[in-house]
Amino acid sequence: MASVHKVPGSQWRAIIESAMYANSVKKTNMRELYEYSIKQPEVIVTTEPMYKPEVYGLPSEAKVLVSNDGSIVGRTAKARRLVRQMGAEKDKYMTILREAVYHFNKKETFLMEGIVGVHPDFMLRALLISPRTDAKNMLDWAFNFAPWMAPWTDTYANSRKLDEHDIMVLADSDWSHPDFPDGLIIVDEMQNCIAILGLRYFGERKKGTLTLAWAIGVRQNMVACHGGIKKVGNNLPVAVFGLSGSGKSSITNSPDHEGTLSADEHVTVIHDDAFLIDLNNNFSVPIEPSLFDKTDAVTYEDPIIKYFYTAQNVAVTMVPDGQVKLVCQDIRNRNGRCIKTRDMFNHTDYCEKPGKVVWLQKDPSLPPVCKIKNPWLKVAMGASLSTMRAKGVENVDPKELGRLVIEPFANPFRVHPLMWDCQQFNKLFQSGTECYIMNTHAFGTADEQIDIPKTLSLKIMTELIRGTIEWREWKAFQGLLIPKNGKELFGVDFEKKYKPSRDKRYLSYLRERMQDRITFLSNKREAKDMDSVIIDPIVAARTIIDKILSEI
Ligand SMILES: Nc1ncnc2c1ncn2[C@@H]1O[C@H](COP(=O)(O)OP(=O)(O)O)[C@@H](O)[C@H]1O
Ligand SMILES: C=C(OP(=O)(O)O)C(=O)O
Repeated sequence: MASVHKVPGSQWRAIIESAMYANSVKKTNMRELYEYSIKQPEVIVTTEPMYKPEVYGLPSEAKVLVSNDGSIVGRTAKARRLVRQMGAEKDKYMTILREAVYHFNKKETFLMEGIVGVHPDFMLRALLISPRTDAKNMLDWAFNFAPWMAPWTDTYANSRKLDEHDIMVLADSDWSHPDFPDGLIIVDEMQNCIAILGLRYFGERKKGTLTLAWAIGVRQNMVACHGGIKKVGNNLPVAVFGLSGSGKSSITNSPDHEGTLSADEHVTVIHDDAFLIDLNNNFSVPIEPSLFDKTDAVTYEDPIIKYFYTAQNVAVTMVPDGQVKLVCQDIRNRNGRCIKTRDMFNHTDYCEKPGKVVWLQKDPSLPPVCKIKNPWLKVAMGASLSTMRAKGVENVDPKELGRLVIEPFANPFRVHPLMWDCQQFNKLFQSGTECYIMNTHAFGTADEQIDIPKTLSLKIMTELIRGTIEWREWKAFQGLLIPKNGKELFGVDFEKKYKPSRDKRYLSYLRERMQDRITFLSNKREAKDMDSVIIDPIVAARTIIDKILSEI
């Protein structure tokens, strides 16, 4: 058996666990959650058939259900509070949580039991409690992870024992507090529990649960990965790491890289969002069996809809014959989503550790692809992963959008120290994994930016996997390599559009971006969560560009 029963080891765990046994809490299952969801006032029952509902014990005629959230249709990172960082405010938050639980337990609530992780190497029992009026979100959570039922319980019964508490999630969308207009999320990662208060978006439940799973994985000497991982033919797996909207799903789930893969280069997807690399046993395992993907590219009557279990924040229309159909493409609002099965493509539940890691960045100072030579620079460029936030996916001040932000390893869900991730990625690179950067946004200084289209990124991915890119030193960024044969592989205008110029404006811009990374990492060092060995290779590169600039 995987996770184990333990007596609560913190006040947070004690408050959250005790809430689960109040008279008002009823243990539920998929069928009951579906029955409640189809009666939930704001839920829309479409006539689109749900994908294989019998697997979940649901009626064969079950339909895709839609829930729409209101003003906020993305994740609110600013609502998060980690108990280990609360300091003197701990008592304040404890009081708020106890009061929240008191009112929560006055309502009729459901307790849903599930499993996090799909491979016997890493599976945990997980419990979610929420008001019965939020059945659809609970159903979505069980589709995204797995409900406590066969066949998942059979695999779980034979899974590796981990000396870890079961995961516990308390989610109450109705909660409100004048001091927390954006909601409040309390995370006790050492005790594997989380309280998500005042937030309706399903992604909070998904990423909140993943937060705990990643933290547990790191304690087991695994590498926590907010990324997609796939295999192409017999090549070692390739993993792409990126913030929401940077292309993890588009790149991972593409079956043929827009026609650039040949028939014998068969794609097998492991997952497009979350996995763990087990360094002790040399394999990578997904944490969720299903996909929580954007529907901005899903057209009306798109054949892909047959793989949907449910959807969120999408439009619906009634056609004259009475059918109630999904209208996606973000016509209603941004960040429309569905939960769908990996059966839509060839997939598997584990693979070896990745042979190639790609940091997806939206940093216009970088060309579409670079290779990183030095192991600590590989870590440094991941720890200072520089990108932009996608519109709609995150509930941030509009001024934040379009601004470059640094999100180490593209994982805003990290609750353990950053240095732990640096050490884990360093172990991976020391074991032979190669490292690349792909810019999936645009290249060049502000007024001269050239778009990097998805078709190009997919073609680059194909050639990276095939190992056909020849590399040359990038003199202005010591330690990075750029393609030598870009013209032959990616088209005659590749060099013209994307060759880093020696022009002073561009070089000054590149230098500024390097300095942003150095400043970010140095601040982390000040906070005792970074080591000079990681910062030094970028400082060395900046010294060289300083010299080049001084000579121009
Ligand atoms: N160069 C590119 N590479 C990948 N995606 C791109 C690129 N340019 C634009 N896009 C678009 O950006 C979005 C990426 O979204 P998605 O793949 O869901 O990201 P993630 O899984 O990281 O959240 C898609 O709408 C895709 O079409
Ligand atoms: C759901 C999210 O991410 P992604 O787009 O990577 O699935 C999120 O960050 O809330």
